[in-house]
Amino acid sequence: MPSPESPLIIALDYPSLDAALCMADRLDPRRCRVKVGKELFTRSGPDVLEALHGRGFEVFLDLKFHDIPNTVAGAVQAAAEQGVWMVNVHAGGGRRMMEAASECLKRHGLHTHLIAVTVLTSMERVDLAEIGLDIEPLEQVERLARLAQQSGMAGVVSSARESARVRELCGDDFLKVTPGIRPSFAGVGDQRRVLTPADAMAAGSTHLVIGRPVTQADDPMAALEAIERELID
Ligand SMILES: O=c1ccn([C@@H]2O[C@H](COP(=O)(O)O)[C@@H](O)[C@H]2O)c(=O)[nH]1
Repeated sequence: MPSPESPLIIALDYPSLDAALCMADRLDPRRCRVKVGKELFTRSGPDVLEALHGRGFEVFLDLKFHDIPNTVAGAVQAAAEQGVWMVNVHAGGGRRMMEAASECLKRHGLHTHLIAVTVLTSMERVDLAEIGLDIEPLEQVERLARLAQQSGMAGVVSSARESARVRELCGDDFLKVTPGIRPSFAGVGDQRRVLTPADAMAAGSTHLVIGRPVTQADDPMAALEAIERELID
């Protein structure tokens, strides 16, 4: 199956394999990718990857590895050997951790996209201050995006509000994977740095991660189609 041209990645944040596959069976792997995160993977393990690959989906395994370099390199290798399209680490784990993960993939000839999380989209300035960073999220995203690129990452996770600046700093080819996407019809919930799908693309995001606005909608397919229409208009 060819890679979808769509930038959409649907977050399958469900508490069971059955619930996740029920949603996946309503999606079209030619029109979007899917994301498996901590809740689903902790419950279902690698079976979910096999099931989604069997249905033709490219999968972003969003486990945000953050540990010592040797441990993260091994985890990233394990993910890539299971055929995932994308996997991520926390840029906060530092240069040596990211380099170890990137070099491990290269050494084993694995071509999974390896990206790094900068500042979670649920965080704003006040949250950073509480962990000792008295700066705007944008400043920390800039710092970590530069470090991630120097350390061999193919891109970063940030909010779409920072995509234009990340593009200026790191170039067009550097992936800008942005959760915190909120179409006008969806509630913000626990997210803080949000943007609409169209504004995110205009800002330079390369991929849009969308969960609850689709998965918790009364009619998920209608919500997805509304987002697709917004991106075409
Ligand atoms: O900074 C980040 C990193 C990851 N996420 C993940 O993306 C989805 C967003 O889901 P919504 O329901 O659209 O809010 C979710 O799986 C998060 O774990 C993020 O939101 N922010």
